[in-house]
Amino acid sequence: MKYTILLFEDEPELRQEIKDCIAFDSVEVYAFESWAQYKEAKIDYVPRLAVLDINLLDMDGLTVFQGLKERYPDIEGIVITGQASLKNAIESLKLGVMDYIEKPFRSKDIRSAIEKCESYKQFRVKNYVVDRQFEESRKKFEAHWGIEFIGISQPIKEINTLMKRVAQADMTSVMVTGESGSGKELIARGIHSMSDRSGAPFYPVNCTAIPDTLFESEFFGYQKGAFTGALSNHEGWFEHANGGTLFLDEIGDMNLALQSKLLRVLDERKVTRIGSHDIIPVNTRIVCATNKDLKQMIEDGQFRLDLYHRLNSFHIHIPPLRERNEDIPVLVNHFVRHFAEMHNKGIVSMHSKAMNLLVNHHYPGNIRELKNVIERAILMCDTNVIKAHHLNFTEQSENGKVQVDYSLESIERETIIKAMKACSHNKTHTAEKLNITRQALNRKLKKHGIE
Ligand SMILES: Nc1ncnc2c1ncn2[C@@H]1O[C@H](COP(=O)(O)OP(=O)(O)OP(=O)(O)O)[C@@H](O)[C@H]1O
Repeated sequence: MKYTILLFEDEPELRQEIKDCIAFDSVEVYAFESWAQYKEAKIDYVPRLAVLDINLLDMDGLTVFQGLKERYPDIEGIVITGQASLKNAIESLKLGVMDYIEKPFRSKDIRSAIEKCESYKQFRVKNYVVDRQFEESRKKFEAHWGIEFIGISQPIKEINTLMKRVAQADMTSVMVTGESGSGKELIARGIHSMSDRSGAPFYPVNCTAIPDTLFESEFFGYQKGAFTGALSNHEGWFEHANGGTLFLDEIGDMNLALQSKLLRVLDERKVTRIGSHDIIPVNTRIVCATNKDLKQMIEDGQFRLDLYHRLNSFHIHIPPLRERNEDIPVLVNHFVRHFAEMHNKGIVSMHSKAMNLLVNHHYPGNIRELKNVIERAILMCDTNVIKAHHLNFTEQSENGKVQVDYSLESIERETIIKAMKACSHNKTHTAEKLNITRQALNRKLKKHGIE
C-alpha cells in the first residue's frame, strides 16, 4: 500500500514544485488548492500526512488540518508558510502539527521533515506494541508465580514452558546454564515459586563464595564441639532448605571431594552433621547453575560424570541477551518503571535514539548489565526523558559494540559531582542532599579525586 500525502497549496507553481520534491516511488501525493477542491475529490485512501500552506483560497491551512484530524485521528501535519510567526507556530503545535517550514524552502528541508514525521510515527506504533506485550508478559508471570520474569522472545516462551513442567516434577534436579547475569537464579526462583515447595525456603548458595574449608560444615551442618569454634549445633544448607529448594550457583566451582559428598546426599536423601552420628532425612530439591563448560571439565577430570548426570536430569539453557534482543525494549520499559518509582522520579520515558543504542548494545553482562545501565541513567537524568548521553555508552570496543561503565563506583562519583554542582560546591548542602555526613562526603571526595 502506498503512503498517501495530502498537499494543500494555492499557488499552482509552488504546488507542483512541492509535489515534485515529495513524490517518491512509494508515495502517492494528492494536491489541492483549497478545502472545497479536496471535498469534491472524495479521496478513498486514509492519508498519513498532510502538507499544508497556511493561506489557502477558501480557508487557512490550520483549520484544514483540524478538519482532517477529526476525520483521520492518526494523520500528521507539516505546515509551510511565508508568514513565519510565533503565533502561527504555537497555533500549529497546539493542533498537533509535527513540523513547521518557512518559505523559501529547499527540497531537502521538506523531505527531512517528512522522514522525521514518519520515523516518529513508527516509533510510537512500536512503543505501543511493546507496551502491550510487556503488560501481557508481566501479568502472566505475576499471576502464575508472583515474580517477574520479563521477555517476549521465543527462547523465553520456551523456558516458561520448561519451568512450569519441571516445577510439577517434584524431585527432579535441574541444571540451568547460561552466561553470567542472564537470569539463571531468576529461573531457579521461578521453578521454586511455581512448585508445591513454594511454602518452604528457597535457599541460594554461591559455591564460589564459600572457602573449601567451610563447605562441608555449611552444607551438612555440625554438632556443638565437633571442632574448635563449633560453639553450638548448626543446621546445614540441606536441612535449612528441607521441603524447599537449594539453589547451587556456580556448581562448577565445587571441589571434587565435595562433589562426591553431594552425590551421596542426592542418592540417599539424608545428611549427617559433622561430629554427629544421627541421620537426618532431607527432602530438598537441587537446582544448580553454571556458566562453565561442565563437559569440558569432566574431560579434564575436574567434574564428576555421575554427578553431572544426576544434576542434569532436566536442563534449561538461557541464551545471552544479545541473541534475543526483541526482549530488550520490554526489559528496558520494565526497569525504567521500576527504578523511576524507586528513585521517586515520576513517569520517565526512553528517547528513541537511546532505545536504539540499548537494543544494539552487546551486553557482556547480560540483563544485570542492562539493569545497571538503566538505574544509572535514571539517576543521571534531570528531566523525564532518558536520552542517549544518559546511558554513558562512551567507548567503542574492538567488535564495534559500545561499552558502558556501569560500576557502582562510577555511579557514585557522577552522583557526587552532580550534587556538588547543584549545591554550588557547598559541602554542607551537598552532604545533606546526598543524605550523608559532611565527613563521609569528604572521604568520598578524596576517594574519587573530586575537588
Ligand atoms: N527475564 C528477566 N526479567 C526481569 N529481570 C531479570 C530477568 N533476567 C534477569 N533479571 C535480573 O537480572 C539480574 C541478574 O539475574 P540473575 O542473578 O538471575 O542472573 P544469573 O545468570 O544467575 O547471574 P550469575 O551467573 O552472575 O549468578 C537480576 O537482578 C535479575 O532479577
